[in-house]
Amino acid sequence: MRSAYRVETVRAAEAELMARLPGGALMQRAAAGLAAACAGLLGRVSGARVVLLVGSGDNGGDALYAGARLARRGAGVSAVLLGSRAHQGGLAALTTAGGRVADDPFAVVPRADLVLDGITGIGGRGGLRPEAAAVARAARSSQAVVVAVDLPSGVDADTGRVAGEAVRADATVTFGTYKPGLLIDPAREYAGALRLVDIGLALPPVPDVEALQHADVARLLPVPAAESDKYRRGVVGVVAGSARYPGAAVLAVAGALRGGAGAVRYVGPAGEAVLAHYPETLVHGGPPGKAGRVQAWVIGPGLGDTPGVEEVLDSDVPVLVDADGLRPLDPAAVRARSAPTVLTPHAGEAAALLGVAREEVEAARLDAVRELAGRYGATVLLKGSTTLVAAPDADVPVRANPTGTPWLATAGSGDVLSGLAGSLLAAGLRPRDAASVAAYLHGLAARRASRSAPIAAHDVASALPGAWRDVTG
Ligand SMILES: NC(=O)C1=CN([C@@H]2O[C@H](COP(=O)(O)OP(=O)(O)OC[C@H]3O[C@@H](n4cnc5c(N)ncnc54)[C@H](OP(=O)(O)O)[C@@H]3O)[C@@H](O)[C@H]2O)[C@@H](O)CC1
Ligand SMILES: [K+]
Repeated sequence: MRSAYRVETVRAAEAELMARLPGGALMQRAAAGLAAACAGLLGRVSGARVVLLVGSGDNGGDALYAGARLARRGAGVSAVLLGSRAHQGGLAALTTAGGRVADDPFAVVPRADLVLDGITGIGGRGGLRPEAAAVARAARSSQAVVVAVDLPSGVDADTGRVAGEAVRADATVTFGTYKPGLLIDPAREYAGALRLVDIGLALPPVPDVEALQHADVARLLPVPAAESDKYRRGVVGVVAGSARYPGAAVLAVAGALRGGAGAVRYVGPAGEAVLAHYPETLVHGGPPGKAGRVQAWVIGPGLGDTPGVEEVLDSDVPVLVDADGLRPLDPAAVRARSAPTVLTPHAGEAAALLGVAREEVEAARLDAVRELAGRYGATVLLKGSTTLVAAPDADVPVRANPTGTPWLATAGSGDVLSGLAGSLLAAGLRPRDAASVAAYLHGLAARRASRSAPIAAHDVASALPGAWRDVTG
């Protein structure tokens, strides 16, 4: 599990540790880890051209000390000073090691092998200032590997917001713990590959944000026991599709069949289309209440105006509401339920539920998902390139999904996801686990199916068993 803590918590842990260590020890730990990561990326340090972008604070100090270490190993290191001041100890260490201060950033950055971004870290506010922004752009358009120190400068550590310009890094070396912004878009995509350097911070047991990894997902996946039959493995009911959108029903069932439930019960007008693709589905043409027992419901994909949401919400089993099912959703009705509810909006649907503009949700995804989960008393999965899952209880960490790919932005892929998550719910996973495990497998399946080429939603569904094996294998 990757854990991320807000700046306030990081600062408190830093102060507590600094009080017990000699002055400067933490920065030396950070710089040593940073220099080692840069050496790894460079391959050969001796003779390499390294440019440090140095801001006013300790983030610049880290870059300067790391630069000094690389200079001692034979790299040619230049520092571009972009702040109102520069870390004096770091500057002295760099010059003593043979590094120099560059007068003209645009003379050194285009020729660099590696650019180290130490403009701002957790003390940065807002996007880059104009001078820093111009240098960051030059770094991006050069051939250099761009490595961010702690965070890409210009991104918000706590929320993942990017207000203005920010450094686009190939890799980010972060200290002590991940920060929420490193796991959440839009900031996440500025960070590149993440590397964590342990500097000995003692952090509280519960993080603010976390990201599952293969081993976590493997532990959560349902495994049928020898005595399991299809009913004991769970039956998921899917209320989806309409005369106009029969395909949504087929795709939701496709996801549900790969999610670990023992059987999928389809309820709605697209039974023929569903059976043509998946003869193993139990099809029911009447209302959900008459369809027979299920352990979880999925309602919404391609539903159009077909009624049924209220009836399904009246049931005493977990319910996942997606797409068209989200439109008529009343917070009081959801909060009054006796069993858990999972909502799976994309940014537009989340904006409609919150009564704000879509852009507002996209810029502040963490706030939006928490607000929705609190308002509805539900687990909320907010779709996006880093899908977020929030529990109704604000003290429970939000999960950020690390496996997403832009190729998943294709019609019908959300239908597969809701079927999959509903199936995991029926198989007994807790709502937050079902939603975050589904997002993880769905992203992985898309990557498997795509391998950098366009894919259709049914390709994602077909790749789910392979993704499952990747995780458990
Ligand atoms: N926590 C830990 O455990 C450890 C932390 N460590 C390191 O310390 C870092 C935090 O250092 P920090 O507190 O000095 O803040 P930091 O991010 O360097 O910048 C603050 C200064 O930048 C400026 N500035 C602000 N906004 C700006 C903008 N948009 N664009 C341009 N400039 C901007 C502003 O100064 P101004 O120029 O306004 O005078 C402000 O004062 C942390 O990220 C990690 O790298 C490690 O060494 C060891 C362990
Ligand atoms: K930085």
